[in-house]
Amino acid sequence: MRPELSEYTPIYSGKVRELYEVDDEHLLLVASDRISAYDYILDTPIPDKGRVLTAMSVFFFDALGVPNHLAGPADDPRIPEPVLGRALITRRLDMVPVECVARGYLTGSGLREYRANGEVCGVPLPEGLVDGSRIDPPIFTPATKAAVGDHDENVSFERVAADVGIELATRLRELTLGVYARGADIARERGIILADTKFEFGHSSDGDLLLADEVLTPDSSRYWDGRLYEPGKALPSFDKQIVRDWLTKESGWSTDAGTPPPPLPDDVVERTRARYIEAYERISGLSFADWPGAAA
Ligand SMILES: C[C@H](c1ccccc1)n1cc(-c2ncnc(N)c2C#N)cn1
Repeated sequence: MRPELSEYTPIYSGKVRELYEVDDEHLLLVASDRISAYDYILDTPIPDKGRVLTAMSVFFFDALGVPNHLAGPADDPRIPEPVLGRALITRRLDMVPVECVARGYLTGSGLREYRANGEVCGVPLPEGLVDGSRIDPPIFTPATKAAVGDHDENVSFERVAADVGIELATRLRELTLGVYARGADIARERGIILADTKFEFGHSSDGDLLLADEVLTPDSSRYWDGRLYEPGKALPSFDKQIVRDWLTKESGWSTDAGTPPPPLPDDVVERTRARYIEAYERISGLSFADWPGAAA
């Protein structure tokens, strides 16, 4: 008999995820079916998005072989029925207050910084780069965690070292770049580009530094279709472009409307659901049909 979710104490509610306390040593990390676009949480959920992204995290935690915060399997008996398949039992860590970002391609906030001063997080880059240019070797571009609703602030390695010490900052950079490289290799072998990603780390009660949070999901990373890749062309997000295109090209809404986006039509929802499942099945080589929990 699985426990009720109400037996656990909610301790954090994010845009698309929640965190609960299971006991002194364990947390329940829950991924919802909510989707965000243009800094809005859309009214329309994407069925099974939470389960797919949870499955991707578990695949990568297993594939990467890096010590991490997972404390049980996807069907752990401590996971309540309503969130089975989109929730994980984790060890409670002392989180390091740094968003550990790795970039193998120049876009987003990194591109804006580069265009302003030729570098990203204090790392100088070659001249002449454009949106989507490869950054080789990939770079560590940390950020400070923003308050809910704000954007994280890109900071330099030196700032991280000042905040957490040079030894831990160096370890965070090594781990971030190493895990990104491994994840990017796995994705590339399946025709998918992992342009950038964000990791979070924390210390266990034994003092071990562990990989935490979600790992290499489309919510914590930019995934592009390798078949469409061309530097200099605005690169569609593998998972969110269907929603973005419908919102900005068909719905009548616009990003400067000052109003929340409209609900999504069924076909956009279903095509987006299919994209998440396609990303998981292509990258993992596994069938989503075998993943725990009830199909939404
Ligand atoms: C922002 C992020 C979050 C993730 C998922 C849902 C809501 C928030 N978060 C993760 C922790 C955290 N704290 C202690 N131990 C841990 N193992 C973790 C993790 N992961 C704190 N915040």
